[in-house]
Amino acid sequence: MGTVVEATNQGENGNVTEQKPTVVFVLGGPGSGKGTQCANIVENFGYTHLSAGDLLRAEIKSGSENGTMIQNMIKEGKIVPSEVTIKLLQKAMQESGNDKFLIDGFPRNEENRAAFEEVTKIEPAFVLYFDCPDEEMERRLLNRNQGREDDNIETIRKRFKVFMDSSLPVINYYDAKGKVRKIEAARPINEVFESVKAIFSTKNEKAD
Ligand SMILES: Nc1ncnc2c1ncn2[C@@H]1O[C@H](COP(=O)(O)OP(=O)(O)OP(=O)(O)O)[C@@H](O)[C@H]1O
Ligand SMILES: O=c1ccn([C@@H]2O[C@H](COP(=O)(O)O)[C@@H](O)[C@H]2O)c(=O)[nH]1
Ligand SMILES: [Mg+2]
Repeated sequence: MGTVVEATNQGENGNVTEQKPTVVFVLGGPGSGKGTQCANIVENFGYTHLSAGDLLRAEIKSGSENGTMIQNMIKEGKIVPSEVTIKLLQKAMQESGNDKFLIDGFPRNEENRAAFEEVTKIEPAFVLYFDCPDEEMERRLLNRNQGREDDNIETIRKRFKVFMDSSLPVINYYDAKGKVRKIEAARPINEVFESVKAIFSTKNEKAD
C-alpha cells in the first residue's frame, strides 16, 4: 500500500486511484480490554494494531513540541485535538506497509470521527465495541500496573465521564448505520476472544 494520507478509490470517470485500506475502529470504555483483544486479533487475522493512546504516549516521549499539551490532556482524561491524533494515525498507517488496521481508542468524540472521515476519506468496515460495566473496568485499571499516569482513581472517573458523554455518541452514530459489533467484555479474556473471532471470521462489509 502507498500513501493513506487521503485514501481513494476508482472514480466514476474510470481514473484508477488507490485502494482504500480496511479500518476497524475498536472502541469501549477505559479498561474494557481493547488493547488485550487487539493483540489477539493481530496474531490471528493479520491486522496492524494502532492504539491512538499509545501513539500519543510515544509522541510525549519523543520530545515533540506537542508533548506537554498531550501529557496534560492525558492526565486530565481529556481528548487531544483531532488534528494531532489524526496526523499520528496517518503516519503510522503509512509506515506499517499493511492495508488492514485496528484503530484502538479512536474516534473518541464526534469531532474526531468527522475529521478522520473528512481528512482520510475512510469509513470503518465496522466498529468493534467492548461493553463492560464501570466497576469491572475500574478494577482492571487499578490493577494494570503499567505505570500509566492516568490509571489513578481520580483520572479514571474523569475518563469514564468523557467516555459516556463524548465517546458513546460515536458508537451510537455507527450503530445507526448498522456498523457496530458489540461484545460482552466482562468475561475471561479467552471467552471474549471467542466472540471476537466469530466477528472477524464473518464477512464484514468493506469500507466505503
Ligand atoms: N477479559 C478480561 N478479564 C480480566 N482482565 C482483563 C480482561 N481484558 C483485559 N484485562 C486486563 O485489564 C487491563 C486493561 O486491559 P487493556 O489494557 O486491554 O484495556 P484497554 O481497553 O486497552 O484500556 P485503555 O482504554 O485504558 O487503554 C489489563 O491489565 C488487562 O490485562
Ligand atoms: O484518540 C485519542 C486517544 C487517546 N487520547 C488520550 O489518551 C488517553 C489514554 O487513551 P487510551 O485509549 O486509554 O490509551 C485518553 O484518556 C485521552 O486523554 C486522546 O485524547 N485521543
Ligand atoms: Mg488500551
